[in-house]
Amino acid sequence: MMLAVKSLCGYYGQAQILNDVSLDAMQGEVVALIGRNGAGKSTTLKAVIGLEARRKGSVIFDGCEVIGKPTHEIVRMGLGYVPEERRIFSDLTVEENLAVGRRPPRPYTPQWTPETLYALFPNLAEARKRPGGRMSGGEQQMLTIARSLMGNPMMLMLDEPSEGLSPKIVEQMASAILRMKAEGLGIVVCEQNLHFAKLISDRAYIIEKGEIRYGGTMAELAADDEVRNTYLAV
Ligand SMILES: Nc1ncnc2c1ncn2[C@@H]1O[C@H](COP(=O)(O)OP(=O)(O)OP(=O)(O)O)[C@@H](O)[C@H]1O
Repeated sequence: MMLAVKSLCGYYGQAQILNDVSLDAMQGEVVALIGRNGAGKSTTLKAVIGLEARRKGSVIFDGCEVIGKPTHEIVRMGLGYVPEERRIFSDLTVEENLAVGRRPPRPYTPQWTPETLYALFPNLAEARKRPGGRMSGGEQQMLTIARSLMGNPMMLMLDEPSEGLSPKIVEQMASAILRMKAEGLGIVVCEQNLHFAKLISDRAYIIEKGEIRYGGTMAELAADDEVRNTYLAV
């Protein structure tokens, strides 16, 4: 396992938000963390990467316990994180935004260059001289992901990459994620959108009220009406 989360608890102040969350992900697999608004998806990713939520439990990444490490160190070890809000530099051009994310390659890990990223996200190729702030929301989301890939991560955590995107851009995002996986990248993705999760994921966990209620393959989840109706019906 590339990432193994065991009995992770997360707190905001006195409030316990995550209760014994356990999940894992391998290299080259896409794992979805699915749940309704407020279920604890974002908090789980933040607790894994060491942002905001106070946490307890175990997070083993690439064989090392990272629960006590600061975020920048975990990212440097090769765990990339793309938050829900798009964090681009709006005054920098697309290619300058990519340059900011560049880190040396690591062994046994997919390596990315601006050219391979432009092939992954053709919209960015057309806009490489444009300031990030003048891109559409979907393009900014792509740029955020591409900039993380410039760090040549071993694994990437994406917080709701399909949120607020038009159907056409959602399709492009799904195919980019599948190509990232084909390169051997492991991906953990938070989603409320079951349709999008189905397009990209091998396995899924369902989280509700800060607890993991289900784990299985995407095919098992698709066949399980009861679980879907209990946890995911709107
Ligand atoms: N900074 C914070 N301080 C206090 N409580 C918070 C904070 N951020 C989130 N929460 C609470 O933690 C719970 C889980 O929120 P979280 O953002 O992880 O949910 P989510 O499943 O990612 O949903 P969303 O899709 O809305 O982001 C919610 O009840 C939320 O109100």
